[in-house]
Amino acid sequence: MASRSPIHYSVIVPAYRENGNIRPLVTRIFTALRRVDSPIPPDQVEVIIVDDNSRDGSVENVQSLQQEGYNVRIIVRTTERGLSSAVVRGFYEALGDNMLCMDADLQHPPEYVPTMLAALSPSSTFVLGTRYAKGVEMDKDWPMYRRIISSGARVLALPLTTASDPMSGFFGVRKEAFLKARNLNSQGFKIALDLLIKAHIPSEAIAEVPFSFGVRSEGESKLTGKVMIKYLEQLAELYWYKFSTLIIFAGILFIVALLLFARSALGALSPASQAK
Ligand SMILES: Nc1nc2c(ncn2[C@@H]2O[C@H](COP(=O)(O)OP(=O)(O)O[C@H]3O[C@H](CO)[C@@H](O)[C@H](O)[C@@H]3O)[C@@H](O)[C@H]2O)c(=O)[nH]1
Ligand SMILES: [Mg+2]
Repeated sequence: MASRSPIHYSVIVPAYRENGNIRPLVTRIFTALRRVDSPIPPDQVEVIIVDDNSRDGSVENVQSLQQEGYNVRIIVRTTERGLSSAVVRGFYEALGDNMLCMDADLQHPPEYVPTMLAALSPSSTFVLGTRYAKGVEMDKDWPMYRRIISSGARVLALPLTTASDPMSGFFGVRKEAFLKARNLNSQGFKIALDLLIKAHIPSEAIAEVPFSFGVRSEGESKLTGKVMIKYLEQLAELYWYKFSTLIIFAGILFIVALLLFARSALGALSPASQAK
């Protein structure tokens, strides 16, 4: 039996009811990697689908892709659910030191996978696919309310990171950087933002790759109001994580100022001062 090349690159795909998208996703990733100008050897890449028990034929679909020679596997979780926690699980399972996360629904173009993976290095430990750059655009089918929510979410995260699109679900991280992060919040959708802060990724270690956010071709978005509330909770936690010293210091200053003010106000009202 021919021995396989060691895997240096892992592409993690969180997926829930994405059966219709899995085949085009996997075949397009490997077609891009097999192009003559691809900087990444295709036989060093694995794709890991992390599925939350969709029971929609995804498992059988992955099995037939495996039989065709594609290095893809599927992890089916039965006791846990959620996008971010699926990504974290995939990162722990990854064989490669260079790990990329992308959606299953083809909104993240598979043709960018070689460029994204090649952007990772020991000095560039994080790569971010950004929708906020010249010449790229959002999903044309996104309704106005989704654009407003996305822009608002991004503005709220601005004090936390210098990255231009921390809301992006198309990002990569080196394994050694990922393993530095403690207490990741894997409740919501925004795991890239959590990693940027909690793995202490310095600005100069973030490579950005502009891409146009595509249109979902199959299935439905899983973004709900509950996911948005979880994002606000995650933001509050990250603000506390990053600025707690500053917040406590400002709080103490405020209390001291209040006490001084109260003392001088009371002094002004006392009988001694009124007798003068
Ligand atoms: N395993 C698993 N996967 C999930 C779950 N919920 C969503 N996913 C998968 O996560 C990916 C993104 O989910 P969508 O439902 O397509 O999200 P979206 O609304 O299009 O959000 C996109 O835009 C955001 C930026 O504004 C991104 O942050 C997000 O990752 C995604 O790209 C898809 O592959 C979807 O199957 C879940 O509970 N479990
Ligand atoms: Mg989507």
